[in-house]
Amino acid sequence: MSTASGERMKYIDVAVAVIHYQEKYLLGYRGSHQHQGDRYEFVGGKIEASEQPKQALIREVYEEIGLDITSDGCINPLGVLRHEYLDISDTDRSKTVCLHVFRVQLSPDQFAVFRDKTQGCEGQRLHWVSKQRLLDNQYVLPEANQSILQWLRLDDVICITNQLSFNDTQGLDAVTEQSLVQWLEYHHQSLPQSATVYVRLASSSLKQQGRVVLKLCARRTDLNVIIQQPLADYLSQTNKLPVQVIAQHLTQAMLEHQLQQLQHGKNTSISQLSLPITVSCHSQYQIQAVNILAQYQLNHKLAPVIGAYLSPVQPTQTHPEQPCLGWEQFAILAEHCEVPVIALGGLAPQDLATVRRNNGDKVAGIRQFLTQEHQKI
Ligand SMILES: Nc1nc2c([nH]c(=O)n2[C@H]2C[C@H](O)[C@@H](COP(=O)(O)OP(=O)(O)OP(=O)(O)O)O2)c(=O)[nH]1
Repeated sequence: MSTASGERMKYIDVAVAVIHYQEKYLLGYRGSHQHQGDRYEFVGGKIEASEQPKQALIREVYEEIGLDITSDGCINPLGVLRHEYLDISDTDRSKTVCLHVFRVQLSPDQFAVFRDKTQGCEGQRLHWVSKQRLLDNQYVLPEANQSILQWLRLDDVICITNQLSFNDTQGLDAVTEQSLVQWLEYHHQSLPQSATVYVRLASSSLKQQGRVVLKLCARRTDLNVIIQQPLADYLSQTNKLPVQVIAQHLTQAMLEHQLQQLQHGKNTSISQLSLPITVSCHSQYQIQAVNILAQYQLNHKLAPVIGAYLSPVQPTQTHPEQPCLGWEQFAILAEHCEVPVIALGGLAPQDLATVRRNNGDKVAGIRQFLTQEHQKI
């Protein structure tokens, strides 16, 4: 995983392994003499000059817990975080770290060997903790790790709704009212229990879009909902933002607009809403834009970017003629993205393992995701 802007030399590069088996995560404990000591940590350590981040990850995991992660299981990049620690008194460069974070998903055999380990190779304490308690901040981690927890909050599988067309000139007339009822009924029936769902609506007035989202959230209180950024802003300003809304989404055009703002020395025009951000991207250029935006948000302690949809991976039934990335190109692009990549386009929930083998972290889609039979992975 490379960093965004050739600034790598300024940072202490660190490889970080988010090791887990299903919903159990492995934490170490930092000695009191260490920087950010007396805190839990993910297994990891400094990257040597001759190493690539993934090589360092493999070495550190082996040195610290004696586990060879090349043999089995699965490693995929989650993202890159640059963080300036202000807790070091001298002014040398060592206070600014660049964490290269990977997900290391253990196989059942690996977990069977490690599940009862309470001590690492260097005598450090080890703890298997539940994802729920980890995300509830029950374990005090180094400051920079807050972003990692935000990334892990987003589900592995994301459903996207069918489009609902509006008639903007006439408002919700009889015909569109009927299609609204059908759209609601269909999604009410077909969205899996507790699904994370990106509610994607054709452009129309925010009032109309808001009405749809409010109706869906009222019927399905179990959902975790992602909506577009202007709509999140609108609902927040009118004090109607449903509690189920967990993230605000930027389309490719919105992302490029934000990049232009930053390139002209302006601030982003994303609202001050603290809702985490997801973005759509399709190219190397847009991935760079995601990286710049993500780091800007981090530096300014604004809403974090927690995922980038990269599409289309495979041909889709609705647009079979549209050129798609294919796995090889997807893997190359995803490797350069500094937030977790969500694969989209012609995929099914069952493709998650393939996504992870190709540097992505999550999977999203419409057709094969909207079915009651679909089980959460
Ligand atoms: N290992 C680890 N380091 C982290 C995490 N989060 C975080 O901000 N860091 C920071 C703390 C340190 O400044 C730096 C890692 O340095 P380290 O001291 O653990 O590296 P190392 O194992 O190579 O140690 P050493 O031989 O230099 O003592 O990264 C994390 O989750 N795990």
